[in-house]
Amino acid sequence: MTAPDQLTGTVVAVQANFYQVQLDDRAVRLLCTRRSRLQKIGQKVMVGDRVRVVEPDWTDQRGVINEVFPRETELDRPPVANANQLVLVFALAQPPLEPMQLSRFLVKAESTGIDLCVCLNKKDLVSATERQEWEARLQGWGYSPFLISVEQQAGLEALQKQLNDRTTIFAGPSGVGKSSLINLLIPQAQLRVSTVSGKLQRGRHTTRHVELFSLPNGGLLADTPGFNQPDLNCDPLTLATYFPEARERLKQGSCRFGDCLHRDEPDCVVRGEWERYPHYLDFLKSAIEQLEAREQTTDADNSLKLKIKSSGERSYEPRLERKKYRRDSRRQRNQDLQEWCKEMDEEDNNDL
Ligand SMILES: Nc1nc2c(ncn2[C@@H]2O[C@H](COP(=O)(O)OP(=O)(O)OP(=O)(O)O)[C@@H](O)[C@H]2O)c(=O)[nH]1
Ligand SMILES: [Zn+2]
Repeated sequence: MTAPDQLTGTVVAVQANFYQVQLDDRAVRLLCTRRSRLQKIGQKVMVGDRVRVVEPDWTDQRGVINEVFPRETELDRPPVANANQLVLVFALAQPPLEPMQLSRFLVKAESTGIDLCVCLNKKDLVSATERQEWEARLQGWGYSPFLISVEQQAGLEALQKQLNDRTTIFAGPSGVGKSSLINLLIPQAQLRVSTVSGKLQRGRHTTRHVELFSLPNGGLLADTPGFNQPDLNCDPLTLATYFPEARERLKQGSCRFGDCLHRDEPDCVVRGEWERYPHYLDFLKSAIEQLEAREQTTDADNSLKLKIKSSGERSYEPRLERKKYRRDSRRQRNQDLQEWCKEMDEEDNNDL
């Protein structure tokens, strides 16, 4: 038998100062408190945290967390530690699959730096030709989507395999079938499935209670609420790296200027005939606008050069002596996801 001081597990739910810990070696969950020493040193315990548990009380299924292991990733909203996969769930129909919206989600998800895959649900609602077209289209974007139908329980094996032994967060717009999918993958989860359209659909999102569900074959899964237009407030200079098509081009060659924004600069390897290039330009424009707006509210000694063209159009040029806009740190990317999730919270609240 494992010595009591060797008990390790994963926090799957947090409520006030109590933590549900799923133990690694036993099919047991202990309701734990945390050592006051951890509290004193300001050690937060999050859903997803890997922890050491001591003083197990097997009769009452209680324990005490006395150590939190270092996190590999940390998201603030949803507050989940150690997530290592994002699955974007979209529907092929009902609601219709909008390329621009999908692209927006993809870019936002890419900006977290966490592994990403795409799942297209409701394949029962479209023709085989339409399915193949979408599949090929997404492959052209650099993704290999899982095409499934929760309704017909079709195409799930490959997705299930992808979820094994990972900590996955599902995200996607409202009504695409995320809750239905989770209920199918984990019958004991029993999330509420929307049966009506409109505002009532968001009901279950009013309580922000994150829980990781254990998948039958190992791995953990969390859901995030639906939202429709994630805001892209990323760094204009790294935006291109969130497009696999552009990454591929930048692997093959390099632009003449290190700070190329891939718009109209000479000898640019990114600009070209790829399908989502117009999306790139569109997102770039809003990223620049947002950055300008942020900079104008901060100090005057900023890192931007505002350029006003003869047409009156304002454009942005970074001053490259500041490294700040050159690279996203993992922390920055995680903060992006936090903001993303905050937006969906606000959207939920607006809907109430
Ligand atoms: N035809 C069809 N309908 C589906 C399928 N999967 C889910 N649905 C239906 O789609 C609707 C929305 O499903 P939900 O599971 O509530 O969607 P959701 O993504 O969780 O939505 P939010 O809770 O708003 O985020 C429900 O009426 C489901 O029955 C599918 O594969 N095919
Ligand atoms: Zn370029």
